[in-house]
Amino acid sequence: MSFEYKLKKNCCDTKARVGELSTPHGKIDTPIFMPVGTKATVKSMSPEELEEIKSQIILSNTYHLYLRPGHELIEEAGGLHEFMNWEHPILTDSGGFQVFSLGDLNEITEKGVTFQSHLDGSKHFISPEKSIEIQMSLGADIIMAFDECAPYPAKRDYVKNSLERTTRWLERCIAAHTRDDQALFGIMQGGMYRDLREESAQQITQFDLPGYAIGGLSVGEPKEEMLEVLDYAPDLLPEDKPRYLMGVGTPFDLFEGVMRGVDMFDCVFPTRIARNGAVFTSHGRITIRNAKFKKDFTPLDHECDCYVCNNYTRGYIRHLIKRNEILGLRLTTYHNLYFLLDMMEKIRQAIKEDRFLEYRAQFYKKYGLE
Ligand SMILES: CC#C[C@H]1NC(N)=Nc2cc3[nH]c(NC)nc3cc21
Ligand SMILES: [Zn+2]
Repeated sequence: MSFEYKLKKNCCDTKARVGELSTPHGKIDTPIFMPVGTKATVKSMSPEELEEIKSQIILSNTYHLYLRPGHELIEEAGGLHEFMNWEHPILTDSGGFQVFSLGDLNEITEKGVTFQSHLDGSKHFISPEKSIEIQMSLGADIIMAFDECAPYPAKRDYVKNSLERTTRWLERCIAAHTRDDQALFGIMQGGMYRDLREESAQQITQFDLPGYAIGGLSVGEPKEEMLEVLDYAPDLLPEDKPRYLMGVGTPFDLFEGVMRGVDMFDCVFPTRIARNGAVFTSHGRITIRNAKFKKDFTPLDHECDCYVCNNYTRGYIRHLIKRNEILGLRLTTYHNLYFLLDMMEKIRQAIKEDRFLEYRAQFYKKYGLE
């Protein structure tokens, strides 16, 4: 199995840690943020631009690629790396969450889930085995178990039954997974219930897997509830394996997740808000459409060293976004991803130098988070 996670260093008196995850398509420095490329593209970014901003791994979605263009077509193209010309690591989500959040659910049984496509209403059935079959066809380096995703909020009994089915489905995923050049991660469920989180972690870690994810967060719960779960959930997972917090997050979420021992993150937020002209800067988020930027011929972020900030101004990008010019969303997307990836590099450096808390305090003060 060409997977190895090396925990390199904890930081001072926090749970923040740096590590290195080696995969068949290259090494990943953790903690890491994964740009989301749901339909085999990080919207508006070329692979070369993703390399330029030092993106080490991207995420794609089984649900979307299964519906269109179909995993068989992508397999015929040589797999997802070949199809999208991305030669670095890829992680695919299993479709569990997307079927529950996007698809029109018809039936959930022990066998699997029957749903109607959000694209054309066509009927589909996905089981743990089917999800693994699709992910093996796509050929990502890290694949996710097919989990049963309880809605938020959900009653305790529902969450308990859901986590227990997720564990039974995990066992079926493991049995169906025959590619040894892929790492299968299990997903912890349990909602906002500490005892159910402990039960889920105890069940999924019975299986010796290359990594484990924390599912069921960033599903509409208040920030405080997410942090409450994160105060204990990462520690329920093995220290010597990567811990992946699914669907998170913003600069604040990333700092708080790292501080609680999380190693991997993904989120559509940075790229989604970019397309609407919301931009990260060292001094907080700005909405570039705002009239005050009309004649502002300075960079998006005065402290950013990215290609966009070195070559374009707020006034020009505001003009592009207001006119729905494609270059506008390309520039805001490029900058937002650079901002987050650069922030994660600075976090890794701060952990190595035992000054994570100081860097966090300094970032929060400037960003307006304190
Ligand atoms: C319940 C559950 C669960 C998790 N299960 C799988 N397979 N993927 C996820 C993706 C997520 N994205 C967000 N927020 C944007 N929360 C997520 C949670 C999951
Ligand atoms: Zn920039």
